[in-house]
Amino acid sequence: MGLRPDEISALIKEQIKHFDDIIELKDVGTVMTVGDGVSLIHGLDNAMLGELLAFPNDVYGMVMNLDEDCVGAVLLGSESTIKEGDEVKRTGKIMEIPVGDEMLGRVVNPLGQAIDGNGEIITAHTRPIERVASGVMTRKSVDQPLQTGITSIDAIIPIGRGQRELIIGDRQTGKTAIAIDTILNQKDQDIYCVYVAIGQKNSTVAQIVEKLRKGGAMEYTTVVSASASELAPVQYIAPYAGCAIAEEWLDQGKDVLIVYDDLSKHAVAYRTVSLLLKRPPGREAYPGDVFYLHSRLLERACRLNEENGGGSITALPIIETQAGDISAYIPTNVISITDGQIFLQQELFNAGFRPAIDTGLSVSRVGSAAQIKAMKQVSGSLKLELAQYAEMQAFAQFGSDLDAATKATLDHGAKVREVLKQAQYSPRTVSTQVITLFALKYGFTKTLEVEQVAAFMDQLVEHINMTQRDIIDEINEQKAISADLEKRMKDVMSAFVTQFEKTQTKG
Ligand SMILES: Nc1ncnc2c1ncn2[C@@H]1O[C@H](COP(=O)(O)OP(=O)(O)OP(=O)(O)O)[C@@H](O)[C@H]1O
Repeated sequence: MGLRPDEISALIKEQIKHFDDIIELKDVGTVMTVGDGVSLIHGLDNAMLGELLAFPNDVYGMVMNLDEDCVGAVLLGSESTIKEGDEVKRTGKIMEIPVGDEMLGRVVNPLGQAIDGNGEIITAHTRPIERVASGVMTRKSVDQPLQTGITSIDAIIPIGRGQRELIIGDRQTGKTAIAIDTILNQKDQDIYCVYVAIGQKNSTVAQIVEKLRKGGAMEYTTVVSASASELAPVQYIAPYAGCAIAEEWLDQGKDVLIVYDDLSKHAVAYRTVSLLLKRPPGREAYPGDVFYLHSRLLERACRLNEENGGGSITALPIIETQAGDISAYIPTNVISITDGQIFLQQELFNAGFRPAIDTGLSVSRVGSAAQIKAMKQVSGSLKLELAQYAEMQAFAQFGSDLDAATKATLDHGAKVREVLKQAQYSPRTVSTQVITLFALKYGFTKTLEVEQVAAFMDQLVEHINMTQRDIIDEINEQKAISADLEKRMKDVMSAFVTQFEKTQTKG
């Protein structure tokens, strides 16, 4: 960093002049350079990493580099009013964001300011955006399901409260759709949600907020948005700010779901900031600590034990891949940090299999610990059946003469896939999922054509809802299928199959 001699002598003269009040001097610095959202400041010897600095005209900056002779800070506001020689004051605080129930239903920027036009948000508390994740002794294992309302996830890749499950896939494969459906499905579940949009178009965020509002989900949701037009440092702090909002509820013993959409753009924002701060670039020009960037964020998701309030933060980070390459730098990093991933495939999406979840590559390391017993009873063999189907389908393309067993496996596999197809914004209740998977497991779809399966399942669920409420109540209350319930369900279903077939032949 080349300093001009006259500048140095001016600074030294200034220091000598104020020799007596040297302590105060250390809390006020001078802007040496400013540009590209980054400023180098001389004279802030006591500045802390992550500390908020006050620039003139109400612009704030955050300390990111502590060098020998200067401090590097990123600006969280417009740099156009800041010039060389300006005074910069330490605030002694690290960046904080307002938190509390007042944030529900609101759309805010990563600084906690409302951007939904519904007035200022006044909260009783604020929280630092960075916090050390809860320790080992305060945690408990994940054993309570977080229902997404999407059958393929709840049945095959179940998510538990306190888990970190990555949603990964190419662009336009339905990643956001899964996250939004999950938020919509938390209605009346006593779960608060935080949706963090990083580097997205403002119009996309507006559409999502509208969907959430229409679905009644904004009542328990806060949206934190750092759009594509925001400065890189603002995008960089967005997920930490969202997490701080969630942690306030966590400490009150509540269950919270947080979606980071998406962390690829977050990594890019961090890369921009790091390169501007002249940190050495590493692989793909990301700085060396890019792994720590996401691990310290996702580690804040947890399930606390009873002594610590028993709350949880479930995190659904989203990562966008290029041409399905999950072995790229950022995707592998985040895969290694999370407790499983939901992998979305472009081919499946284009073939009309939506949500386009590749059940072979998707896993949940918490697994069936996060499922109710009834779901375990009906979904145990699904993953295997789908794998067998995929394998046999590949073979069946070559031969026309198939034996009966292969034909049956193929037919069943096709029907399983049919049941797992689900439109956007139509989350299914647990009882609906259990009933449909029960019908599949016990072969009530055997006599039907694949094309009839979707209609059959819809009508079956409606029929049970209208005439056999006790079955639904029992699934919801007992959360298991007893021998007696199994018999009753089989009776109802076999009667319904006959009735369904009759209406079909008539039609
Ligand atoms: N289950 C579904 N059924 C039908 N359409 C769907 C389904 N899921 C997503 N879509 C549609 O697919 C498109 C892409 O979805 P979405 O925006 O969620 O994908 P994305 O992967 O998050 O995209 P981006 O790369 O822009 O972030 C949208 O138009 C959405 O309506």
